[in-house]
Amino acid sequence: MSATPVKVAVTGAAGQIGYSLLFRIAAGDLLGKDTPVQLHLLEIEPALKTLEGVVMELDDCAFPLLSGIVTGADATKVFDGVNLALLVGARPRGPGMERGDLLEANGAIFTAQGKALNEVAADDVRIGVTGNPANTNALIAMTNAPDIPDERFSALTRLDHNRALSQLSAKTGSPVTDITKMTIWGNHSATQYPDVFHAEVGGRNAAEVVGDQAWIEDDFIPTVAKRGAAIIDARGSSSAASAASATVDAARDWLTGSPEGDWVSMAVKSDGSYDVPEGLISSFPVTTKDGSWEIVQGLEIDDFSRGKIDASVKELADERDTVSGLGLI
Ligand SMILES: NC(=O)c1ccc[n+]([C@@H]2O[C@H](COP(=O)([O-])OP(=O)(O)OC[C@H]3O[C@@H](n4cnc5c(N)ncnc54)[C@H](O)[C@@H]3O)[C@@H](O)[C@H]2O)c1
Ligand SMILES: O=C(O)C[C@H](O)C(=O)O
Repeated sequence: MSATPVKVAVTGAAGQIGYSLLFRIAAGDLLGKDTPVQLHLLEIEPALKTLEGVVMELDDCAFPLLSGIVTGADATKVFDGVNLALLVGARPRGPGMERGDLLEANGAIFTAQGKALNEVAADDVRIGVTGNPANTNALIAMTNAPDIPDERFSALTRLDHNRALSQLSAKTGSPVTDITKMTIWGNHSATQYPDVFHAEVGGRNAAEVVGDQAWIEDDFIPTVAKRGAAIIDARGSSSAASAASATVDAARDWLTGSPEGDWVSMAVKSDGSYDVPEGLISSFPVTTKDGSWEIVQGLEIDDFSRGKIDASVKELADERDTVSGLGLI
């Protein structure tokens, strides 16, 4: 076991996602079974008592890898020296709300947290944003942390990626492990574009294996894109265990590497690839290695895919303009 624990910050630690995420991290699902971890848990003052209860439960698990827990409501204290920050805490979407409604409420949170990370995080910090609207929250945090390299920020579209794998698996009868090269493009919202045209099932082109354009357009894409709303409708609150699981998957692959011959979906700062305007935090197919990512290049984008990507990217540009108008970036 390596001697120095990795310091992992989780915000919104007393929330629904936190309740699943913290236990996965402490069990070694993110950093592996040889790496001790110190949890740095940020909450707002009124939730600190609940957080105390969660910490009691973490203690009661006697996790061998959990070397310490820091809690508090002051981001500059809680983020001190953290190597990984998972920004989950935000006001979640309720029934009937769109992500745009959350921009203003959550923008202030990510401005303050970006500034705090800039001031006190470790030099090697990586920041993953799960709290919605995730892409634009990541843009806000990144803009407010000028000393942290921009490529250290990403927003979560791994849940959408996993949802797409699962839907395609059910349609084709192939296990998820046979499905590779899935891509989520654009925003973590209903405009996102889950792309099966570059995906493979057992090494064969997924769209050809499915052979059913109507299913792709009328079933697969809307089911994946609107899954968050369907879960809110069914459960009365937004996805939590699956969101935590995707947060673990995304951070683990970022730090340890995407599988050979495959890629993952991550929302990262665009360098203009695939005509996504530079600077937007948009989801792309990426390969990862040792805490770095690279956008997969050279995929052919047909007119159908182009239209879908452009629509989601337009929404991201509108969100950016809104938060810019609010003075958040
Ligand atoms: N990207 C994704 O795939 C994805 C999936 C599911 C949920 N989400 C989003 O994740 C976020 C959290 O969801 P949840 O179900 O855990 O919500 P929740 O309401 O159960 O928990 C959120 C927690 O954040 C805390 N919080 C609020 N402001 C904070 C601040 N400034 N600093 C620290 N903590 C703060 C709250 O006190 C609360 O405990 C929401 O924005 C939700 O929409 C994203
Ligand atoms: O859709 C939501 O608001 C919740 C979350 O982002 C999800 O995708 O489940």
